[in-house]
Amino acid sequence: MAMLSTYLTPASQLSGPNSAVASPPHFSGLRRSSKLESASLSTAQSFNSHTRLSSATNRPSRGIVAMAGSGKMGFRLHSLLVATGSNGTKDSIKQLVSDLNSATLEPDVDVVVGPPFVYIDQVKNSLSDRIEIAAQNSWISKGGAFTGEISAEQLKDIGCKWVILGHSERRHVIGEDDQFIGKKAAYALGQDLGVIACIGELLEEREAGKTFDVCFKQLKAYADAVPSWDKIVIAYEPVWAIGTGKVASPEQAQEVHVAVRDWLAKNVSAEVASKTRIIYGGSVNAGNSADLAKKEDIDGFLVGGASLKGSDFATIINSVTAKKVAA
Ligand SMILES: O=C[C@H](O)COP(=O)(O)O
Repeated sequence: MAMLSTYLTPASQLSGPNSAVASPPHFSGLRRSSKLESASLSTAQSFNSHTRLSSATNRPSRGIVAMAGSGKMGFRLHSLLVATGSNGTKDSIKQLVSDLNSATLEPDVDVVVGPPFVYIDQVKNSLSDRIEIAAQNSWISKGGAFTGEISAEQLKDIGCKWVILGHSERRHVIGEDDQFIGKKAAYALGQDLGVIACIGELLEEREAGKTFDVCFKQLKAYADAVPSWDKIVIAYEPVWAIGTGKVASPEQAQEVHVAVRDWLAKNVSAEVASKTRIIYGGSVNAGNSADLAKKEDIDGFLVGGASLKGSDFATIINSVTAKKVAA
């Protein structure tokens, strides 16, 4: 396999949520963050600085990946997503929509909001078309006698373009397992919804050195079920960071994102590894998003608490930068 993996940190060496990552030598060979204006770099420069994705990498082909003017280089456009959990009221959501409608948003960032089911219609009818709508869950198969569940068909009917699946609260509070989530993803994709496929380890799993094992197992369940990765965005959300204020350091997040991308390269394809957007979630806010966004493999964010304030959300959106990928 052409991908370099020697810089991967063994799972047993992954740092805990509170530990400082003083020197992350394993990242020294990676591309640095590149804004769109970096398109002026020559193709040769791109390949020289991009040691991990070598000539095996194919030109991204799906619609959400824009090609640079030269045609020699592509970009993974970034997603920034918000799931508000069970928060919100009609009035608070009205305010949030108003804030987002009046915010100036970077054009190269895909923005998606994930309101609770009962507010999707309100948001769809009042939010700018610039921002797409995600649901926070969907049923595993065609709708029918499944009281309380919402089908992918219904989500599509109401105007959703995306669904968030495998969120830690679905896994660890509701009890959904990897295979169930993988099947949900496959069904939603079959209904032409984009899937924000969440993965992430518990604190005890990180402390036991099992972060990679857990994430890879969750990834495999998606890979075993889905027919294509064209409409999948992976959201790495370490459970210990969700809603706790303990954000992963940029280095901690990056090392898992790199490992996920390498897993995709080895187990799916180099093309999927290159073009799939991997976003980070867990206590992202307006103060820490810029540093996280500088990391080469962090393609955006899944934001919870900080999305409830429109101005903070806009700041986070505008901190996200597109990353070059080799054509
Ligand atoms: O659903 C949202 C994500 O799980 C992250 O939540 P958070 O930003 O409040 O930690």
